Amino acid sequence: MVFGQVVIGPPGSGKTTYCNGMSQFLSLIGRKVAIVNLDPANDALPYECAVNIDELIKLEDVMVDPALGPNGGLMYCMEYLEKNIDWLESKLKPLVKDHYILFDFPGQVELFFVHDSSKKFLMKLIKSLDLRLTVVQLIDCHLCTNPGNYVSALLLSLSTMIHMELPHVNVLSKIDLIGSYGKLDFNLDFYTDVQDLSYLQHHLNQDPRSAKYRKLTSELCSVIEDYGLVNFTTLDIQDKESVNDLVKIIDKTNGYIFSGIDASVVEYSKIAIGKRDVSLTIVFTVAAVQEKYMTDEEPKTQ
Ligand SMILES: Nc1nc2c(ncn2[C@@H]2O[C@H](COP(=O)(O)OP(=O)(O)OP(=O)(O)O)[C@@H](O)[C@H]2O)c(=O)[nH]1
Repeated sequence: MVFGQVVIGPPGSGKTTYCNGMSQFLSLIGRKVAIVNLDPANDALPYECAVNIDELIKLEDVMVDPALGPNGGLMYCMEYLEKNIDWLESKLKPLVKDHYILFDFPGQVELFFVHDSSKKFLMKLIKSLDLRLTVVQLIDCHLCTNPGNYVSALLLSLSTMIHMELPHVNVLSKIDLIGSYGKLDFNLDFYTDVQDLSYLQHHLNQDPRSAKYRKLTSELCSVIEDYGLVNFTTLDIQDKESVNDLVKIIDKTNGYIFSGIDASVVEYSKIAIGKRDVSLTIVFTVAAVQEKYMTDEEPKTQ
């Protein structure tokens, strides 16, 4: 069994920085990490990657022949990779013996809730290489500052979860910046827990531009609530504790903590099983994050 993460999220949400930071953290606690860059538009990589899609296909080439734009080009690259999945499989085979794999994907979100190629080739790899993967979807916490954007982020997360059919963790990234965006309408746990979206309605109603879509937004919120699948954890990639908390959650979702993997004693004590239950960890973390990054906020009522 081989464990790893599929790192996705809209452009600029922090995927490449995440892969870099996460691999450094995991290496520090004793895991051998291999990063697989599947974003053909990633030209200046901050990390050393074990496999790079660039060796198979280049975005600039498909933008010349068959003359596609950047979005169409990325779709083409993913389809090309799906057709040539043997290439990736052969590159991964020597790594899966003892590595933890991080897949860095492109930021085109339609690749993960409309387009089929990424899902299909991941499923093939999961079967052929016995992978245990968790999708880590990064969402820039800036989207919490506007109720309409937040609802879009929720819909994106839900559609991706349903489409990908893999263990999934949604992350509000760059949480260290949350205090710089001004006052949020609610406490941070409102955005992470996604419990009662009816409170958003009032704030959506304040904006005359959204008046026309009031009923639609309300129905969409009901769909999100009825599924009851979406919630978020938070991440500041430069903060060791923050990455540590996220690793605990991911390890539980992809089964790393339940496996008989030869984790070192140090790693086991640091990461695998903490005293707190993971759900409690999330509650403590959100409260701590609110205190750390939103200190000058007055407490709010929902
Ligand atoms: N403050 C802060 N900045 C971050 C964090 N994570 C990423 N960033 C910054 O966000 C910007 C975008 O990060 P990237 O890692 O390039 O994002 P990406 O999702 O890979 O972007 P694309 O490749 O365009 O899809 C960079 O300037 C990062 O330094 C974080 O946790 N905190």
